[in-house]
Amino acid sequence: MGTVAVQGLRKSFGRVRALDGVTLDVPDGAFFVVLGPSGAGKTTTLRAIAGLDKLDAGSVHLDGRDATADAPAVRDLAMVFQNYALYPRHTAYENIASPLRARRRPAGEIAAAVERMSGLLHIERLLHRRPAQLSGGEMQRVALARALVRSPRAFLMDEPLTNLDLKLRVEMRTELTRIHRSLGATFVYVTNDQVEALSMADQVAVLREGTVQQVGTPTEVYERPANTWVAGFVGSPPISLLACHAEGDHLVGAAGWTLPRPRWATAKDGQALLLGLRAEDLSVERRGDASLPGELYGLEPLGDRTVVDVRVGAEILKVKARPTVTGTPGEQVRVTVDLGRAHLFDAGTGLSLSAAGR
Ligand SMILES: Nc1ncnc2c1ncn2[C@@H]1O[C@H](COP(=O)(O)OP(=O)(O)OP(=O)(O)O)[C@@H](O)[C@H]1O
Repeated sequence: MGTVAVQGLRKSFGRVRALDGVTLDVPDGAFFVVLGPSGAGKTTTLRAIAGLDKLDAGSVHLDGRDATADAPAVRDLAMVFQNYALYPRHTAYENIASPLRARRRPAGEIAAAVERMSGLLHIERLLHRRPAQLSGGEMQRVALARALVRSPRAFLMDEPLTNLDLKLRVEMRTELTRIHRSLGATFVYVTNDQVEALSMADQVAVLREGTVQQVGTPTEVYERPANTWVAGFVGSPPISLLACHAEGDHLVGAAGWTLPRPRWATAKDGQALLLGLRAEDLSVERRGDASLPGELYGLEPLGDRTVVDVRVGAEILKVKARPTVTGTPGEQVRVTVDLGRAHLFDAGTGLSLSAAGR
């Protein structure tokens, strides 16, 4: 078993409120990602679960038992940090074996555990080498194997892939997902990288300024963001938000445009709204009835696609287009909108008006 539940966590450092009532439920065996920008309180949340800091308020339950007052050592959790130095004089094998040796596990058990973990991380051939004979990425794999070789109640991981180059990070995302599946262990994984969160998590908790904005599957968080902040934080390029209001059968933009009002748009006539449009749900090629007039503002070629910026009144729409798209800034264009996939928010509260009904 490895359930982790925290309730109403509060923690201030002097005048900084790092956690302002964080409640999370991590099911046994989940790959649970806590996603948020720098300073959101992610590390503080992990440290609270591990029992490393005294809390101002709140509780931590492990496997259903109140562990709030337990010392870190008896919580049976393994913390994996972004910087984990290897012992330079020891071989990779000895490094990986060290946590089990420290616990005086039998030699046969240690050998089997090292073999299994090095197989999962594809480092069998490196076991006799010392850290100085390994590349950075290989060292990181050995370090990860050393962290994962134990079988604690749950693994708490604080941005463990941050120091890797992009290619290796992408590879390790796949590896970690595979390792998680094969270990069947509970992972609580902290990151500020939304791609990491969306690609690896079963469940994502989005954290901002010490408060949980939304918890859901990656699809739920991306497709049905609870508010404008989550909508803007998750997704690249960021979602475009256009000021508008509903008027009978139409949405009317502050910039003067009109679009047919989608069936799910339950807003009151005149209510100040923000229409959220993701770049992939827009097109500069004419395809449908719903479209917005604009002016081409800029092109950002990204290899496999080009992001086209279109100015609509005072607002910029980001449109994902084919890499072959061409255009000249200042050119008049129309942006076709897939309204079935659009999002609507209350402009005052920022809360979604469409998330529940979709
Ligand atoms: N020991 C400390 N003393 C003072 N302030 C702290 C301490 N630890 C954290 N904070 C503050 O608490 C807030 C939350 O910090 P935390 O490290 O949990 O954020 P984070 O989401 O993990 O950020 P990052 O992604 O940058 O690691 C920040 O404003 C931070 O400056």
